[in-house]
Amino acid sequence: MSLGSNTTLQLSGFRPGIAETRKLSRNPSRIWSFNGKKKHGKVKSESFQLNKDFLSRALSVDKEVDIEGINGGVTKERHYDAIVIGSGIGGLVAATQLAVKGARVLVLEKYTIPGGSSGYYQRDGYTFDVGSSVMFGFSDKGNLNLITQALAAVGCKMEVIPDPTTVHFHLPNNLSVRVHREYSDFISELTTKFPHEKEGILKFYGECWKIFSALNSLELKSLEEPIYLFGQFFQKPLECLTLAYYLPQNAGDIARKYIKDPELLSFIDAECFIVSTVNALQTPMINASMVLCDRHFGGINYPVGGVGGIAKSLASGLIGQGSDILYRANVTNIILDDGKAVGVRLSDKREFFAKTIISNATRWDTFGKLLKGEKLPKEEENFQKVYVKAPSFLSIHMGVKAEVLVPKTDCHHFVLEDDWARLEEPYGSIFLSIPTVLDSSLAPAGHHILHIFTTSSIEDWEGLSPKDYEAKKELVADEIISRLEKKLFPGLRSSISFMEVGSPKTHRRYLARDEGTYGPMPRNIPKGLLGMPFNTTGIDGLYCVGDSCFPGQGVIAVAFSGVMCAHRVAADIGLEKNSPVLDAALLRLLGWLRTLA
Ligand SMILES: NC(=O)c1ccc[n+]([C@@H]2O[C@H](COP(=O)([O-])OP(=O)(O)OC[C@H]3O[C@@H](n4cnc5c(N)ncnc54)[C@H](O)[C@@H]3O)[C@@H](O)[C@H]2O)c1
Ligand SMILES: CC(C)=CCC/C(C)=C/C=C/C(C)=C/C=C/C(C)=C/C=C/C=C(C)/C=C/C=C(C)/C=C/C=C(\C)CCC=C(C)C
Repeated sequence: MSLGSNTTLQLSGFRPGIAETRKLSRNPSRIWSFNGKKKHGKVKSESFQLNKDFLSRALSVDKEVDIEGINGGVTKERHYDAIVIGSGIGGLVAATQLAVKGARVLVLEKYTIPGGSSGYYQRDGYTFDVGSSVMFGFSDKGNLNLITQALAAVGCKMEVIPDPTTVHFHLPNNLSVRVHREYSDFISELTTKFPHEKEGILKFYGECWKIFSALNSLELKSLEEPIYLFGQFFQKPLECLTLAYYLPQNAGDIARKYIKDPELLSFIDAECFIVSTVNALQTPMINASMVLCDRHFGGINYPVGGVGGIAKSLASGLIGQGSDILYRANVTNIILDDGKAVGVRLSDKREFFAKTIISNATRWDTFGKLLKGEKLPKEEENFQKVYVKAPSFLSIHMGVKAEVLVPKTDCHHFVLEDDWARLEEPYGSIFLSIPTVLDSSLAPAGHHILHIFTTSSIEDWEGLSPKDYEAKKELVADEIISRLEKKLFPGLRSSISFMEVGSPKTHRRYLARDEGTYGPMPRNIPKGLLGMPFNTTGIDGLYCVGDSCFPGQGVIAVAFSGVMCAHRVAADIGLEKNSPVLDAALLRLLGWLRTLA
């Protein structure tokens, strides 16, 4: 069995190849709502239920679109302002932000539902998050709540449940640290464990807050758009200079300025590893500050009904704005005309054309697969010199009897039992989310969901016969269950009522990510975020969005990449102010800065 195989979603009315226009259901939803959206010039005020029917609605395209062409397999030219390849959170945020600026967008998604790694699937009464389940940027405070803002832009708001503990660390030498929602509670717990380092702890996390406050004071848009960037420098010079100063720095170096205790430094490595899959010395300080502070500022909030609701809401909001999303649309080629990206071809040979093409596939997939045969642009060569594909994951989605958890069990755990040196090794550490601690509706009564994952590389899983592959999944899962039984949940094995194991091959297959990679990670010690490419590419008309763009992995990070991408594209197609002269100068400067990384 594997994650995502034979999906149990009942796609009522989902019949690719058959065009149908359905009436929107008028039942207001408890969780998702959508109000007063402009659809092709006419303002409609409507609330509709976002249920399984929305998938069929996604295919029931507007009259103005050539339905035959979209659903009937007829190849015809048509023009959108932008085509977005992939409906991960990065792609959906770029698409919706563009749509609300007045652009006509077409999202093409290979799978049957939106969300990519932030999607969901259902089995035996359980609703599982495919991947991400720790939601940063999902509060109602400040400027950095990008998930909340992305939803609000298309008239959606989700009910969320505050998580009192971001993560409970279970570390070598029985070091147990809970990251409480309240910053003072977290600091007091950490300083109780390391009293001799109280001053260093306050200084390190204090420096993170300085960066977070600078970030939180800015209006976030494309750092590749000079009118905005210079405007921010003019309005908030200190904050922008603070960010420019930290842009090339890493968290581990700053931690070492204040902290000497090797165990505490290892703890900070673990803090960084869970969000960057590398240690603190390789984690950009801006990214570390973002997550180490947002968890206390806005707090971690879990969406009622599961993470999949975010993508579903964005996809629906997109349609409400008069744009389109097409599922089971596997893009195999980006079409170039005289070196400019002008369209895409699908595996079923349909072609779509637009003024701009935005790829939410990873940069490795975009340049290695969708542009096969083209010479790799210099910028991409540089990117691949500085970054490699992070390993993938072995993931276990499990349903268990509720009694196996002690009362007040935290939602997220990170387990590294005996040896700090194993932190970054495959299968070395275990991530565990129990979203039913926050939202019991995700599992049948009397049960919990355990989503367990650990890093694993695709090489480990290649060349096996189907029988050996299944046996290996069972063996690795069995070992992880034994470790969790020993460390956290005695009796876990006998409490299991449902289990599915996904390997890196599963991630590659269902998320369409090269080698199932979790995202880019620096090959060596990076210069902070300096080497990370933004959204423009060496190919005219082609943009990238998602976790292989600045600022990297993470749902909130890809949401920011979507906001930046939409702004840059909108400027390029005349929906936002632009200055071609300043553009050329800034893009050259940024390109040069990246070569310093
Ligand atoms: N276990 C986890 O928690 C986990 C695992 C992986 C990634 N993540 C996180 O997920 C986020 C990634 O978000 P993202 O927006 O970059 O992308 P994504 O990988 O979530 O989504 C990309 C989408 O593009 C689609 N796609 C790719 N190639 C396509 C093609 N050729 N044609 C049509 N569709 C195609 C995929 O099916 C997928 O739906 C990051 O936050 C990352 O850190 C989390
Ligand atoms: C341009 C130049 C040169 C200069 C200029 C200066 C300036 C102005 C600058 C600015 C900058 C900015 C704005 C920046 C921004 C940034 C950001 C927003 C960032 C963000 C980030 C984020 C992140 C990284 C996130 C992440 C997260 C993650 C990854 C998560 C994950 C999670 C998980 C995995 C889970 C865990 C679990 C358990 C434990 C169970």
